[in-house]
Amino acid sequence: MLEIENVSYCYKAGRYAVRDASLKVGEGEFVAIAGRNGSGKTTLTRLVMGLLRPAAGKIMLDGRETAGSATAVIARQVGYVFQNPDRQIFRDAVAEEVAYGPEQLGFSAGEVREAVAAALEATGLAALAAAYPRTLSKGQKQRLAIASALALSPRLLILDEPTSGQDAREKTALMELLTGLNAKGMAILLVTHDMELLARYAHRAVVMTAGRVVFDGGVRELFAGEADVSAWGLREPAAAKVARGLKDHGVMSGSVVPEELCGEICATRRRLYA
Ligand SMILES: Nc1ncnc2c1ncn2[C@@H]1O[C@H](COP(=O)(O)OP(=O)(O)OP(=O)(O)O)[C@@H](O)[C@H]1O
Repeated sequence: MLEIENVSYCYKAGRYAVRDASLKVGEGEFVAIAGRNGSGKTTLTRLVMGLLRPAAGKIMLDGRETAGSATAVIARQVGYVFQNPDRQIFRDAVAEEVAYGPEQLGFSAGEVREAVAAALEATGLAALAAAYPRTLSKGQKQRLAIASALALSPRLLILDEPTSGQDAREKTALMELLTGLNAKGMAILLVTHDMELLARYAHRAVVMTAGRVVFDGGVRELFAGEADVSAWGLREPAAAKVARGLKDHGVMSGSVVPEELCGEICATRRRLYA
């Protein structure tokens, strides 16, 4: 549904923040974008949302170029959650905040009520509908930003570093929420520095370096040992290290996805000691 074709963007003349980048996200995919600081991840997502305009190349949603589309129109297809949720929260109650988008797009009062109720339900915020957003935890604010996006029923949700500054419990809850949305058919494009989350939840990984897409493929391929991930500023996830250690010792060739690796180790153990 999203196609980015040879897109470039410079904030300052001659200095590329995104350079000839191409990327596709299909219906219902869960894709993570990684890369060191300043590699162009946020710029690329802002280009998709129409917050910036490409200097070259094109961006298409469902085969239609987005150049010239208002950001409000793009927001009906693509939800966007900023790195810092405080930047997108400005009303005095959680439900009012979620209602903002549908109101701006001219939904009827009944449609706004329905959209808000469904979005709060989906994000587990129904009990906080009347709460003052500034009193929420970082994780709850992040959920509020997601609820605001969901109220417009997008088919793709882009999140820029949504788990930064959150504890392990909040991170897991957020990722479970995204996994649930993805299971219902929503495509997810997640910008993250967290390789544990990437290995565990994403189906595909895209790596950017100096504005360019240097890897686009499966999470297993990314950490299979062929690519020099440290040169791209990525830390190998724990499961990948364990899988490589097992392979080096000739025991087995394991998955880099923690749950799968556990299953494989148990199966190998059963086979060896049967
Ligand atoms: N508003 C801006 N004005 C000028 N240069 C900018 C601006 N925003 C980003 N840049 C530059 O564009 C390049 C890409 O930045 P971008 O924020 O897209 O990278 P990123 O991969 O998202 O980084 P991070 O992981 O730190 O969020 C960097 O060199 C950055 O300094």
